[in-house]
Amino acid sequence: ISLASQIGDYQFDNLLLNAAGVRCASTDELDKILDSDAGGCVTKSATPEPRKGNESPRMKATSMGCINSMGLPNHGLDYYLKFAETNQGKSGKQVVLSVAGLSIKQNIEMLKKIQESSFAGLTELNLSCPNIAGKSQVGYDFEAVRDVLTSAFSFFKKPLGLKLPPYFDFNQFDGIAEVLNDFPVTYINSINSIGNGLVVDPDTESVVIKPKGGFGGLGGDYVKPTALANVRALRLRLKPEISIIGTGGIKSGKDVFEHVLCGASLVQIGTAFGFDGTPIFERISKELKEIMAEKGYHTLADFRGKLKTID
Ligand SMILES: O=C(O)c1[nH]c(=O)[nH]c(=O)c1Cl
Repeated sequence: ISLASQIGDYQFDNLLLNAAGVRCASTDELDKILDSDAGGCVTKSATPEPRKGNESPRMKATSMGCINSMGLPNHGLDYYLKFAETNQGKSGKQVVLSVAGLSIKQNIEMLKKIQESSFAGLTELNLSCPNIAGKSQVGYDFEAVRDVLTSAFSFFKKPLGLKLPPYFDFNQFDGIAEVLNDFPVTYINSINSIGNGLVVDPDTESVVIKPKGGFGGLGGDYVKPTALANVRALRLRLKPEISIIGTGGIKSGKDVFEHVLCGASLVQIGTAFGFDGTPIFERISKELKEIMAEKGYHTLADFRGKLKTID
């Protein structure tokens, strides 16, 4: 039984990755992921310069997942670019370099630096951070997405993936797919956290995080049905050359199986990886192989995208 999967020219011996932002801001954390059963690692979304991020408390775990308003704390692009150049492809592991500029200009500036660098792996352009005060997720502005992709592909010749926010309406699925199908995007990653949720503590009668009056991105059990819907809807709409990474609500082999059934080629684990740490990659790999064995599947391609509907 194989958990191997391919995105563009990149072979992953295991389809499991961490989600950008979770236990991946330092090289020590990134090394731990590479030393685990994960097929590779994803760096914390980088901005051009180091950032402290939002004030704490800025993340809270709950019985159903978590809420966060980290505000893009990171060591800056150079730090992650150096790690990525050094570690990409080592012992068959892929390093995905995530970038999240605070403007189209910053995104282009970072992509130019990556294009000129010796990094030969996958770049993930994050168009979906919900936690910068005064800024909406770029992924909700289809013309802005078209603009940034038009500029990017005028010079960026390395493989590019996009981290998208969750969409909630068929017109939105159609709208974003229409834009994406016009560009040589290597993959899309759905979903980022469900933005601007609110967790209330009835005992203290208060919100639980400080930034933005307590509003923050939701992850974990809260988001799985939305994540599966986005993976499925975009698989049905995007040209086959664009692969899909499924992210959202994964904490077991069963959850991974469901994402692959909806069309995912790789999956990323955020909230649950935050709780469990790197042992989660071994546990989930084992659980998924057990499910595949029970069903008589040998590879992910045996069931990828084969979700049945009720006719
Ligand atoms: O607040 C964050 O750092 C953050 N938090 C998220 O839930 N998704 C993102 O893409 C980012 Cl960039």
